[in-house]
Amino acid sequence: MAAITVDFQLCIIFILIWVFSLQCLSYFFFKKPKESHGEDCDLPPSPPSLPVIGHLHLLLSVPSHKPFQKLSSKYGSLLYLRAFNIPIVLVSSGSMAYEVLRTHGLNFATRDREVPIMEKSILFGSFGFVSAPYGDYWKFMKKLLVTKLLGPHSLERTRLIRGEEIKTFGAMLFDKAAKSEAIDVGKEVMKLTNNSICRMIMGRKCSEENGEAEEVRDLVTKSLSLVRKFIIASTVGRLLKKIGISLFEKEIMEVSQRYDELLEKIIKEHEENPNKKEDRDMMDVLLEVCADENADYKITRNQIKGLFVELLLGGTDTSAQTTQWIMAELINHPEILKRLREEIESVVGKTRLIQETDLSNLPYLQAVVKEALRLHPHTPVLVRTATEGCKIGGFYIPQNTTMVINSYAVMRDPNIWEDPDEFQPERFIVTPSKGQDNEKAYLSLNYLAFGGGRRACPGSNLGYIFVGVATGIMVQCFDWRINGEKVNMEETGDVTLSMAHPLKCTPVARIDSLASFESAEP
Ligand code: HEM
Repeated sequence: MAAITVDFQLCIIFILIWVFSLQCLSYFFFKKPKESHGEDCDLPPSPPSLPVIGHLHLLLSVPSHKPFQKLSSKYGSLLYLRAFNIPIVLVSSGSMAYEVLRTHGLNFATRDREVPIMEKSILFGSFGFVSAPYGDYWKFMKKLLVTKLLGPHSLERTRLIRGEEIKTFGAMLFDKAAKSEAIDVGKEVMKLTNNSICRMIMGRKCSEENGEAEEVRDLVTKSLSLVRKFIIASTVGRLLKKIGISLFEKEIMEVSQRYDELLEKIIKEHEENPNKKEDRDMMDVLLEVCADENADYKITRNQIKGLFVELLLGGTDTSAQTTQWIMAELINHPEILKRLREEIESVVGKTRLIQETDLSNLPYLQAVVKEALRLHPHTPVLVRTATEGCKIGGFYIPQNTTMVINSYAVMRDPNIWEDPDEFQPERFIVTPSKGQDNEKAYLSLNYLAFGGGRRACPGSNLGYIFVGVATGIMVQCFDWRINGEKVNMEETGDVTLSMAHPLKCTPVARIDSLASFESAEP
């Protein structure tokens, strides 16, 4: 049957009709999970549910982290939910997260066991690393990422690239300050991270002149806006596909095609001019691995493309949104901004621009970044699947259960964090007396801004660099003016958390220009 592509609103109506008509038949479609596995433990406690659909109505709220947080504060930190008879377990405490991500880490090392619905797509398809099940391909790529692509040696090799990009960012801020023009912080930091990652991956800047940089930014924005549709397609869409209806396939495949053309061009350029020297970029490294007959795993061209799309998505928006939240918190807390500026001036001085090698000497800046990520994690819920049935918190978790770990709730748990909703970077300043407590908090996985266990973020060091340096320069060189008294901190987003009212503020230069710094730089 020919695939039919439907419009989003029509689709929602269709889904509702579909859901209701399924109600009566659902018991025949889905196997009922066992109430216990025969030993002495039961399923986790469950909030009241509706007949047939179970907890589906509780699972549909978007963004979900706050409704989930309410649910767990009322019913407990390990909850058994079901959509029809599909089992889902909601995890909302650091200790339970520890059991899932560490104690039983291997059993929960896969996000989703299903093959992605748009298998052949470069975006969200089956070539990706993020959606790959735990297995040979994932293990091979993970090793490559942490050793060669995002490891300390690679970050050192690409430091100058990021240094140049941060200067361009600084120059733009001085220009805006001279014209008294407001900037959209998220958008400008996105340009910075996007240009830096493109150069780290492809060895050259996507040029603003020929529209390539704009094309990459547009692709990233478009991809992020497709995430929700992809999730709908992956759940309800799976059933519809069986009768020939493909949700959002056309839209996703169009973006995939654009990525494919761009990346094919870059790969060909690299194949024609291979670089074996020390300054080779990520594409050179991957093509080398791809050509290596003795490599443990033979990666394909599409897997290279899939990985780069994920690095672009994983590395740009995360850091841009985080920097935006940090600046919003700093503007709302001038005393913290003042303390941070004093630290930067005492360590970096007043004659040169902050750079990434300064970050390790700026504990308060690090604390500001960690605290903003605690309150505003880019990915507020993490997902895993139980490969086998097991016991968590004394309860039985059936095989194939989807585990939803609410990192937002974990990082605002009042039993762990004092004044959990307050922005207090001091809590991350390690003092000899607090040192062990902080260590404990990390070890028990109460801090999940970069996820946890085997699938934790491999780009966290690079993320800290982007966010730390961008925040550093914005605090070191400028005061910030906003319309009104306070920044509105309302949240929005679906699977990611962003500001409902993107931060727009005007820089007021504290020094003459970037040039007065540059001459003093080492
Ligand atoms: C402030 C910046 C960043 C934040 C807050 C962040 C956060 C996260 C989170 C929460 C996860 C999911 C972890 C889990 O499921 O346990 C993740 C995964 C991932 N991140 Fe990041 N990230 C950031 C920067 C980066 C950067 C710069 C890159 C690379 C360029 C990157 C690449 C990835 C990849 C490839 C994964 C998937 C890991 C896997 O499936 O094994 N991230 N990130």
